Amino acid sequence: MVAPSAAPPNTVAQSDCARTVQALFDLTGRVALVTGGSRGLGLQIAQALGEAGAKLMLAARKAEELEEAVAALQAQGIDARWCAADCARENDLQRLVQETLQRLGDIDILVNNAGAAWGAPAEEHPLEAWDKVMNLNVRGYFILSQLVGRHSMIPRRRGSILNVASIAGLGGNPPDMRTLAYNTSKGAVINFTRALAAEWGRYGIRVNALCPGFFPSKMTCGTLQAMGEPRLAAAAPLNRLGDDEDLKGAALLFASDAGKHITGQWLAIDGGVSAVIGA
Ligand SMILES: NC(=O)c1ccc[n+]([C@@H]2O[C@H](COP(=O)([O-])OP(=O)(O)OC[C@H]3O[C@@H](n4cnc5c(N)ncnc54)[C@H](O)[C@@H]3O)[C@@H](O)[C@H]2O)c1
Ligand SMILES: O=C(O)[C@H](O)[C@@H](O)[C@H](O)[C@H](O)CO
Repeated sequence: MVAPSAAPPNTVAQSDCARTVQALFDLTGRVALVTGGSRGLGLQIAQALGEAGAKLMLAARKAEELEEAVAALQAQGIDARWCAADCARENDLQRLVQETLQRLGDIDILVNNAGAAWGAPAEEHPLEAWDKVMNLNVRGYFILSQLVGRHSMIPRRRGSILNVASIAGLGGNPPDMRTLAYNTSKGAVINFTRALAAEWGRYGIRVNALCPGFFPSKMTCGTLQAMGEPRLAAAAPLNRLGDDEDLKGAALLFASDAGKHITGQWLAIDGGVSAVIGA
């Protein structure tokens, strides 16, 4: 006769995962640094993290836009500050990290979001524009991640880095968009995310990427005007563009303990554009 096996362990009770789902998504007491946080997608992500309880440092180049964004967040009761910095410049990024550490304390969440695009046919793409796009979108993400890793996350053996890539990093854009450097840079961000996750998992640091589809913003207003909303929306099975709350849930998942076993991943938030063969 076979002895009855022991009852299967109650995995929920035996692990340390006794927190409620609200507690897993809660960011109270965490510090988040968001680049390009003054408007658009960066501000949307900052707002999500702030609403979940994080203290925010927003960085961008223009003080007036930062002031306005911070005032709006503070009016919501969010603890938000700003620091003007050009995220393509190493000195500015060093100063940004120092200031964040001094004013808010150790950095738990880094959102690399400040980015630029350039439209030109590949055969005429100016080299200076190529360098500008790659310097901000790739080199800037690397420099800031390295600084935040060295000075805050690695010593504390914790942290979440969220890189804003794009579905433009999964392939080419429609030919009349002509954004070769941009697509190249966003492809690099996706693999930067995976490679850094592979290295820094040992330090308890998670690194993930968001791949938004088309969201109306200052960056995309020219394309939106040229191509028209119906045409852009038609590429998406959900038949619409992204709006000012569509990134919030995914950002919070990656940033919080709700995502504590997720690293090296990218998630498309694109209404399904990237799911369509030939899209
Ligand atoms: N809007 C979209 O459809 C879309 C889709 C996928 C990915 N993205 C990515 O989202 C990110 C934000 O873009 P957005 O659409 O919100 O554009 P946006 O132009 O509204 O915002 C860009 C932000 O980056 C800041 N910024 C630009 N250059 C900077 C620099 N050199 N140093 C510091 N800050 C700088 C701006 O001040 C602003 O806060 C970018 O990385 C972009 O590639 C956008
Ligand atoms: O990064 C961006 O600004 C957007 O994601 C676009 O470039 C999309 O790739 C395009 O909408 C695909 O049709």
